[in-house]
Amino acid sequence: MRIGVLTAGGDCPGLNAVIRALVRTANSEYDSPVLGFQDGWSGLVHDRAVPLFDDEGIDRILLRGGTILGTGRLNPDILRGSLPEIRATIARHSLDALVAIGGDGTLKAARWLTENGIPVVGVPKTIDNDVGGTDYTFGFDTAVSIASDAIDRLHTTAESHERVMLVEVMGRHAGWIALHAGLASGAHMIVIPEVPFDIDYVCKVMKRRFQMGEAYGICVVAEGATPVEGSGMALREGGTDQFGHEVFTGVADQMAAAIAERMNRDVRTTVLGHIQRGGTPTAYDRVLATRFGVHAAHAVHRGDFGQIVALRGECIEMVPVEEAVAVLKTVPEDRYREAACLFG
Ligand SMILES: Nc1ncnc2c1ncn2[C@@H]1O[C@H](COP(=O)(O)OP(=O)(O)OP(=O)(O)O)[C@@H](O)[C@H]1O
Ligand SMILES: O=P(O)(O)OC[C@H]1O[C@](O)(CO)[C@@H](O)[C@@H]1O
Ligand SMILES: [Mg+2]
Repeated sequence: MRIGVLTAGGDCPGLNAVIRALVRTANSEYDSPVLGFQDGWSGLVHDRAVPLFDDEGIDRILLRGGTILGTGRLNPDILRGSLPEIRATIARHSLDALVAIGGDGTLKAARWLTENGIPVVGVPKTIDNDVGGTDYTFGFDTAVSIASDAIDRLHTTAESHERVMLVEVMGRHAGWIALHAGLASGAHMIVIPEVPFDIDYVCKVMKRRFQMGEAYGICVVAEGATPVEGSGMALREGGTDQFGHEVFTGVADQMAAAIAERMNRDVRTTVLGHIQRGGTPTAYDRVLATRFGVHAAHAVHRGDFGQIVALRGECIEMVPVEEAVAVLKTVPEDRYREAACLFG
């Protein structure tokens, strides 16, 4: 079989581990060549292809962050208007299958291609951990470990200066990184997009710490967090970007100003940003990504199209792409309530 592969959406640690495992398994187990497409879906539309071989170069990318293929976003309407070009690329290279590695957006594109008769196997990636059908996506563990390390370091400086520290982490619609990094690093408050925050309640939690004789407070905030309506705080409008995603205007900074005013205390903000997505994947992510790559190669040869490889408990299983994109996997209320027992 001739297999095409691409990575789309934001990059994340572990993408190269999937590519390596896919190429090695396809070449050694099935004698199937693999062709990579550069910079996400646009590489398929504009036919920017690179052959990938099971050589020393591929072997060494296991630890490398980012993606050797490059990634990117493309307006979904433009992508949907490019079906003839995609079909032409597939025909030109006589591809029998496509492996699409990406988040919920990429997998929606994979579902659309499936509906149009193109044989696709999906591999769920994203630091956001918001893809349905799989227990975890790779990239998430690395992002949580980077964010936790950073928050660990903030404890001492916050304490020395008796400050309130806000740490903004990624997570547009899902607060998984905030929840896990906050729990792992003993944050005193966690704010996620799923549960609109009341700024007065955040201040109350922080004030109570100082009243109890504590010297500082740390609050982890997901970038997509929003204030509860009628709470006396509104966020600046950012509109949407060319890819249809909401543009954020810095929720932690805006919260910091409101907290400083209400508490009359020093408040500082740290925005972790793309640091959470860079560098070497953790061992957990390397293993998960590698298993996904091996199983994607097997799935292609079994003809399991229109499905994604997914982690279910300890096993890698096939799940219909439809199920994976049906609902964004957000933090359930009870998981947030669990964390809230430790606020303050
Ligand atoms: N509904 C859709 N239909 C067709 N294509 C889509 C759709 N949604 C997204 N895509 C395509 O998939 C690309 C990647 O999607 P998106 O930017 O949402 O990232 P993602 O795959 O969810 O990864 P991440 O969230 O980790 O950045 C988009 O730029 C677009 O080209
Ligand atoms: O790299 P970009 O395009 O700025 O995207 C940032 C977004 O990508 C993610 O890292 C992954 O979806 C989000 O957490 C974040 O909002
Ligand atoms: Mg996404």
